[in-house]
Amino acid sequence: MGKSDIVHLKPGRIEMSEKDRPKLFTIGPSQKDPDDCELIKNQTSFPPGMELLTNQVAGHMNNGKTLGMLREDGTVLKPITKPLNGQTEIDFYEELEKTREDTLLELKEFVPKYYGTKTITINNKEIKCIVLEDLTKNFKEPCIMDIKIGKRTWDPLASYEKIISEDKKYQDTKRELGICIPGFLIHKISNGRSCRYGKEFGKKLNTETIKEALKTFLNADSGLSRELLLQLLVDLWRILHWARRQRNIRLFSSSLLLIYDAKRLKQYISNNNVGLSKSSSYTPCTNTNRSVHLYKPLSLMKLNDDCPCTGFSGQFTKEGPILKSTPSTKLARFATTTTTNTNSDHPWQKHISKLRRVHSFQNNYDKDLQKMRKDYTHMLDDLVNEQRNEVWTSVKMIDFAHVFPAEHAEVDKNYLEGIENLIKILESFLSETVNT
Ligand SMILES: Nc1ncnc2c1ncn2[C@@H]1O[C@H](COP(=O)(O)OP(=O)(O)OP(=O)(O)O)[C@@H](O)[C@H]1O
Ligand SMILES: O=P(O)(O)O[C@@H]1[C@H](O)[C@H](O)[C@@H](OP(=O)(O)O)[C@H](OP(=O)(O)O)[C@H]1O
Repeated sequence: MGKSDIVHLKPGRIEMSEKDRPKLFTIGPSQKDPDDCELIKNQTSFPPGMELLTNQVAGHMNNGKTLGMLREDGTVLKPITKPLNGQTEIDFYEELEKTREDTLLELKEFVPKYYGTKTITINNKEIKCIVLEDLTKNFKEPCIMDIKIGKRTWDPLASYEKIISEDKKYQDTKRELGICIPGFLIHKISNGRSCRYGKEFGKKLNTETIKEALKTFLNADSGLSRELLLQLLVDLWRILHWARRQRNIRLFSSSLLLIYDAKRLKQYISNNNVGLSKSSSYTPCTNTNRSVHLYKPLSLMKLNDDCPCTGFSGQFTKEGPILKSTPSTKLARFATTTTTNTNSDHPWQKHISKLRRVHSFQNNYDKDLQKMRKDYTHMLDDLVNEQRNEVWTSVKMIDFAHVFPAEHAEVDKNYLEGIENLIKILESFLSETVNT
């Protein structure tokens, strides 16, 4: 970074005055006009203990026009550069703090912890920031993907120009699937290098290549891991379950942040004796390209065949997600079989373990057990810290700068459709997973 420097930029666009904006929550004191907005360029000194969030994958970056996300002591600071959007996001988090409404209370689980706001001074300029839990803080080698949800990414107050510019972007994936990928970062297991994919990459994706991008994110060239997929899916199913019921809000241009630890995935793969791919180039896994390590998950794919929805039924018991019912006796067995080794406190752990073991009913369970017994490292890990061994992924909802009240207390179909399609793609990957 170069010398500290402030540049004056052309004003940000405001589509409507604050007083005209329909209020979802009480709007606080208005902020300064963006005409006055001075942003930071090449500044070298942040307040003590503060630094750029180097693993930021999307959104307004530190690029000379905007100040990117900052990191401080297990938190991230999101600078507010557009007062209206910033206030909407603050109001959203403040409302969650005090809500008693069931689905909003539930939503709190899916968003980063909120620590209020903080005004920092950079180059003599005061910048108000939203302070949130750093979702990446516990990951040694975080792989992070920002997935924006919804066909429509402009809010009800957007100007004509904003609507056109939003609709032009990420056209193929947004229109067909209601999702787009503005950025991701991976630590590649096959060659030990980190790779960043930005919005220009995301904008070129279509309904097929987005699947490859997701597999790239999942380090699929080292073996598409069922364990990893299931951990992500369980969180996504919970968010889907919420989105199917909530009738309070509409989320525009909001993202899901998917994170997993490449270090843990690597350990998981080596503990399960799955060799790494020799080639560093990515070969998409296809159904016709199965090796002996591959197996078909019991039912998810079948369940999805004639169904516009995902394999998830939308229902949870306190033990976990319920998949769609099926006459299959194999699934019936799966659904009633109990597993041991579920010491975790997580109420769903038992159920998730069942999902992990589904393949065993089709393959040879004893063989699997023998393999596990042989795997000393794996067992030792289990004994030392079962919980640590279980969860090395996170899925959270982020970016609430365009939250609006629900219309006629209806579900947010725009959001719902996007998340359902994402889940369907990830569920479809289960049929290509290696035995890890
Ligand atoms: N709580 C968090 N913990 C860790 N990283 C985060 C967190 N929130 C956001 N990020 C990182 O910052 C990026 C941008 O976040 P966010 O979408 O909130 O910003 P934005 O500037 O409003 O984005 P946009 O330009 O899409 O409106 C995310 O893609 C992610 O990499
Ligand atoms: O993916 P891209 O091409 O970076 O597009 C940006 C993205 O849609 C952001 O959500 C939006 O910020 P807002 O959510 O604040 O509207 C930003 O608007 P901006 O250019 O007006 O900042 C766009 O440029």
